[in-house]
Amino acid sequence: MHSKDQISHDEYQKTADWLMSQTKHRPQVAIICGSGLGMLADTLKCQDSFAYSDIPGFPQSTVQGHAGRLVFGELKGKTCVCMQGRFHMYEGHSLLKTTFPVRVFKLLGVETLIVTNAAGSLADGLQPGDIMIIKDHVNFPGLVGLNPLCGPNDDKFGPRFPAMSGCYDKNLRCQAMEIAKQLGVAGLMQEGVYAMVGGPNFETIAEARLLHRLGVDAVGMSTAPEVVVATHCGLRVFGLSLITNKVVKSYEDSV
Ligand SMILES: O=P(O)(O)O[C@H]1O[C@H](CO)[C@@H](O)[C@H]1O
Ligand code: HPA
Repeated sequence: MHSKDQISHDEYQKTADWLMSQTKHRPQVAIICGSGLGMLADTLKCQDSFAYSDIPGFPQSTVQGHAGRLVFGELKGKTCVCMQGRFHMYEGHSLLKTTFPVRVFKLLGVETLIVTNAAGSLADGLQPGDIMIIKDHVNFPGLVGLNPLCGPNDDKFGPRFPAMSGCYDKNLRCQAMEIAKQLGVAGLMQEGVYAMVGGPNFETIAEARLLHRLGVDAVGMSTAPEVVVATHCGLRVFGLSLITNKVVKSYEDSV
């Protein structure tokens, strides 16, 4: 990592202070809306919203389906902040920029991060339209050193060597499944393992087969860096993948 890519604690704090000066909301929960899932933010009550381009220090979204707005408001009695649009490594952002909002959320007093994404299914039981509760992830970029925690550690956020073994909170996963049963939608939901690949191209058939053999249930190009940074700074994490497509695993099925 180049030193020019480093972000000081003061820079995160300045963004958090600016936001707190612009809104009275003090969120307990932050939600990152994945591709095509930004309409969740529109359901917040008593909204204050900010274009990313107006927020000091914030990166800019460049991907279709990611509006580029931070929305504060009330959702079912909880004060929330929603990212309508996230940042991806393949857009050319450094991983620290990609995860910049997560540390800002921590400084705003957020305790729980909900990550959502659009993902391709590798598991036979996961169909387009199903929702996967993320049980764990394989951070492929992270495994080869493309990790937002590379570089000097900021001890004010967390330790040098954070554990990731329980990064998707078990209680929240169980609660989600219970609520899905009560709502009669448990048939659309199951737990699984998400893998992040760098993108922006979709997988070759050989890559899809490799992921499947490794035990990956759904694949996408986001989420893992956000979860790593959130876990490092002590946020509780819950994650959902909306399955948008089946990944082609067979040469017979390819076009
Ligand atoms: O992960 P989100 O942001 O939902 O987006 C997913 O959808 C895009 C591909 O269609 C990729 O960016 C992939 O990561
Ligand atoms: N592969 C990678 N990322 C994705 C996919 C996929 O099939 N679908 C949505 N995001």
